[in-house]
Amino acid sequence: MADGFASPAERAAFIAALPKAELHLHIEGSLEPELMFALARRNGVAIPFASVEEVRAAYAFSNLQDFLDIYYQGMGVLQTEQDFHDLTAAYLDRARADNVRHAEIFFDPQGHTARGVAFGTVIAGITRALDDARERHGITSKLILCFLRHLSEEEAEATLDEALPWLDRIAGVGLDSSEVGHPPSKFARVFARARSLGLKLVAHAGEEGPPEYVREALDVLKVDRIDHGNRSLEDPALVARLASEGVCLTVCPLSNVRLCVVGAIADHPLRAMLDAGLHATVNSDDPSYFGGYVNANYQAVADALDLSRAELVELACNGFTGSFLDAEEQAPHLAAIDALA
Ligand code: HPA
Ligand SMILES: [Zn+2]
Repeated sequence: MADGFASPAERAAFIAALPKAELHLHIEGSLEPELMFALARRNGVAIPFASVEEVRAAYAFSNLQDFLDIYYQGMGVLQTEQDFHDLTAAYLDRARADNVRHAEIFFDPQGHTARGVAFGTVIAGITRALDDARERHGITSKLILCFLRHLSEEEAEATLDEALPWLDRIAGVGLDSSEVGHPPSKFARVFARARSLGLKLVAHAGEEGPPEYVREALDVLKVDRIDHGNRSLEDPALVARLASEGVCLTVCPLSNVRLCVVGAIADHPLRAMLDAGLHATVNSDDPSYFGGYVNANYQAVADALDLSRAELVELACNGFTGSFLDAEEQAPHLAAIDALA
């Protein structure tokens, strides 16, 4: 066992007890098959699966696009404000069980408005659940509106227009969906406008796309964080820059295995990232599709890489310091981690 743990069970208990921030979670990717069936029934929507087992069996992906095809199909059951509330409430309940104290949550409005669901329906349902969780359990959260990068920049601009009445509920914008062939620079103008509106900026980069996309996200979009960022490791000068600028990377170990970004969990570069001075965090991405919530992601890398207590503490602290909470809001969480360390 790595330094500081007498047994795997002791490390598992330590992971469970760590206060965590989750910074890379697509709310539509938390749609469990059971809820998918319930909503399909409630809304009279046909789904091409006969059982929950059949749904789970379909979750075998060779790459990002394989996953996205089924992810966009799955979100078709989400239609009413109550559906978006129930989806978000289910995630927050599950996150609470993993001792997530703060979540910065992506949503994909274009995946819904394209089907005729109003932007206001989506955000009203999500924010009602966020407000409930804060009141009932003290879980804080922020919302990040993601633009779908396989669509045009004009469509992203129109989505930002639709978001204007809701800016008090939206902390930032992000960029997700099919990466290769859709570089960050395609969205330069809409990100500049979001920035001028005072929004935080993040982008998926270096999941399947080359290190150049990570540079573009930093230099052209001026992002505050990089989502994934794995392929940065191919470029030593980029790694040195990410380390010296303290850029947070929102890493998703189980997602990386399921989308074949890494060959196996034992090959995951998380420790290499920490050793290179990168501010890596651990997140679940699309937990319903990739086989685990945040604790399962911590556990998988801890087991495969034999992570030490100090490394786990560093990862958990990075979640809060890389968040969009201000220093005063981060402080009690960092103190709570410190008390466990
Ligand atoms: O991991 C992801 N990558 C890109 N787009 C996504 N949309 C949901 N999950 C993802
Ligand atoms: Zn993602």
